[in-house]
Amino acid sequence: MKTDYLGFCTRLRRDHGDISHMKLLSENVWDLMSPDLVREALVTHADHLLRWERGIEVFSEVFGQSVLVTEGATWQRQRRMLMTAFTPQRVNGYAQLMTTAAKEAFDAVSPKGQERALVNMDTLWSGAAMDVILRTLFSQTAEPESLAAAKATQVLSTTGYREMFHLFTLPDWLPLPGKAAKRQALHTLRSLIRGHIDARRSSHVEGGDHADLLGRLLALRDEETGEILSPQEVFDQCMVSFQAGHETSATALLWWSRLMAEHPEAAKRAREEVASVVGAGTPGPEHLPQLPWLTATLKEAMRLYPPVAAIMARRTTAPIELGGWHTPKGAMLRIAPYVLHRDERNFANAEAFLPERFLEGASPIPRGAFMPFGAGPRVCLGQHFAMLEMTLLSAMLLQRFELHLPDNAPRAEPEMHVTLRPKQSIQLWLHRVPNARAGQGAAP
Ligand code: HEM
Repeated sequence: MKTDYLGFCTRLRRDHGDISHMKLLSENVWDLMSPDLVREALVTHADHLLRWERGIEVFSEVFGQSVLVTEGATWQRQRRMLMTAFTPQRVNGYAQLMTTAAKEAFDAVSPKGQERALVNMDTLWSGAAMDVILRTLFSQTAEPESLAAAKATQVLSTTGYREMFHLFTLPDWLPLPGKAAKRQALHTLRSLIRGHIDARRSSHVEGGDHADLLGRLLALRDEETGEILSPQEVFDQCMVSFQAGHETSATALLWWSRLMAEHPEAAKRAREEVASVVGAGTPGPEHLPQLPWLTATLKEAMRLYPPVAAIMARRTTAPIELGGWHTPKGAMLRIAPYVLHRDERNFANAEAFLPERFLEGASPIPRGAFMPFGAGPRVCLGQHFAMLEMTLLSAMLLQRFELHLPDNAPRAEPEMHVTLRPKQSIQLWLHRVPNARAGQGAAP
């Protein structure tokens, strides 16, 4: 099951239908495979669910007591406070930081005068997404440690996924395979985040003086109680924004770029759309509503390869009815967006890359069938951030480059980590778009 979890879930739906029950040791597990059942659980019965505690144990090692991990009154307070930093309006204010990061990343792809370069897209996107999150969190550019931080993120994604299948986490000090790498990865990320917060606190311009996310976090006041976030909470929320905020977007953009290289017609249409709306200038939030095809290609990439593909698991705190089935208190519910996204009943020709299904006027998508950002009260806090970032970065890449698969490129096979990554790294030829002013640094 662990080695091919997605295959396991897909077979489960095929052989046992939309809801299935199994006993795993002492666990009472229910797998929910239809949009209605998933919404019934995550939306209707949200008050009777907690996040699955094993997932939380694994996540809390990295994310501390942040909004991703907490429950009950603490979660409500953190979510209420943080939402004000992630409204569409607030997020739009980060657009320029995002495009500056992207411009630097893309300018470094191929030396001036060189018409094409073979690029490791994993490195390009994780570097760019990390730079975006460092600028939006701390107003800092990618730094010497950023390569180490990108590696640390991937180590934690791999070990985190592995540990979820264990009954408990063995202490990290044990001399076991992978433990030293995990210790080092945690140390790298914590030092990076701690360094930025300490620097801000000692700069005597805490809080609202900075337009970045850390400035917002330090300035947040609970409207109901007037409380601020504690220093530990600020640290934990920075860790979660940093980790959840760059690995997921980088993974989505990685799959998107591979699909664009496989589907040159779709890429051409997206490039033409960007050219007609943005010209050679820098895209901004005001352009997003005018880029429906580009947006559709991004959504279609997240449909086929949702970064959070499975193991969205919950524990019931009371007996609940799901699709007429009685699930007892203490049951474990499992949801796999990957399976919903590839179900022919939800998406005709589900295995094919067809961005037009997300255009206005296309046949309606069943409610809840497309859920890359989750659903219910614990829906992704960063979804506006992610959509803005991905649209701006993808538009800027298309302004500058055509994407081509190398001859004999291996098939892109998904592999579960905490996010859904390709088994083998994705290399693409990036060819400079002829006369692309944006690509030659002339854009603002
Ligand atoms: C393509 C990019 C992204 C995807 C696909 C994604 C996906 C998700 C999903 C599926 C969940 C819900 C998990 C569950 O219900 O168990 C989630 C939660 C969350 N995401 Fe994202 N995310 C993305 C980007 C971001 C960004 C950019 C940030 C912040 C800067 C962020 C911050 C969070 C936080 C804080 C939560 C926890 C919310 C809560 O429990 O109240 N995410 N994300």
